[in-house]
Amino acid sequence: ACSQKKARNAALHPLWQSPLTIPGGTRQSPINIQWRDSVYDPFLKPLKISYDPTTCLHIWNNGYSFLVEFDDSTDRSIIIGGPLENQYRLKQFHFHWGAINDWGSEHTVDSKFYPAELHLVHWNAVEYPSFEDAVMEGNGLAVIGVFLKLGARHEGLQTLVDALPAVRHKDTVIEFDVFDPSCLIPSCPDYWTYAGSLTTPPLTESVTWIIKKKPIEVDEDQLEAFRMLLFTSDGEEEKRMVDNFRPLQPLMNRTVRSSFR
Ligand SMILES: Cc1ccn(O)c(=O)c1
Ligand SMILES: [Zn+2]
Repeated sequence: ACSQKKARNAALHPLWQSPLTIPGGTRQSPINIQWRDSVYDPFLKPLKISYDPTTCLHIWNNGYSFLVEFDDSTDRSIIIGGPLENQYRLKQFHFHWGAINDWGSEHTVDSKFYPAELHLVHWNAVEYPSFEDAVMEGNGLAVIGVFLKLGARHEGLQTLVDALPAVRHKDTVIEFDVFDPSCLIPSCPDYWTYAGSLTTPPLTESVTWIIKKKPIEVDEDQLEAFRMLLFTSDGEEEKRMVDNFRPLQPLMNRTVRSSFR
């Protein structure tokens, strides 16, 4: 069995070879969201999102996903309200996806995977001097998760998809200087929220997750565009960037709250 685990482990992207869990972790992500076990919290506020499209900087293939990064030196792109005590600044967004449409998301709903999941990463610039500091604090980060499902072509996403061939290899960057990521967030206000962690190293337990109930629709060509990216650098043997999601983690002593009945 242990040799099987070693073999399975070797098949994982280097990022996910052991240790898959961190010792002593009590609030790890992602998790399965069991709809019927989530608890409606009438005190949860609506989430307020205000992004300035000109804070968009570039797209970067970091060898695990592609990040769209923002100028986070001021409070021009922020979220506030929802489960949050204060406002959080947008730093970057990225996606997780599968090799095929049957899986790819990090979170699941009633054990159902979506083909992909968007993460908009924000940090608490009210209490901490930098993103790197906030990553180490229990209330340091707030990540909005949006599920992607197969359906109609998403026009807002297409401008991003058109730029992906330029960042096919790890450590390539392309300027991307006007984009409003709120076009990727469903207008339905409903969300679940729980206390969790980063899903890539350092896996720190610093994330207030805000998972939108409604998915956005993208079409097959747009998902295929994600799958033609590479984990590998130019000149290395090509490895397609697919299945870049972390396995589900135990809920342990946590309750998922919903903003809706
Ligand atoms: C900060 C960070 C890093 C990786 N991932 O997947 C996240 O969702 C957030
Ligand atoms: Zn993520």
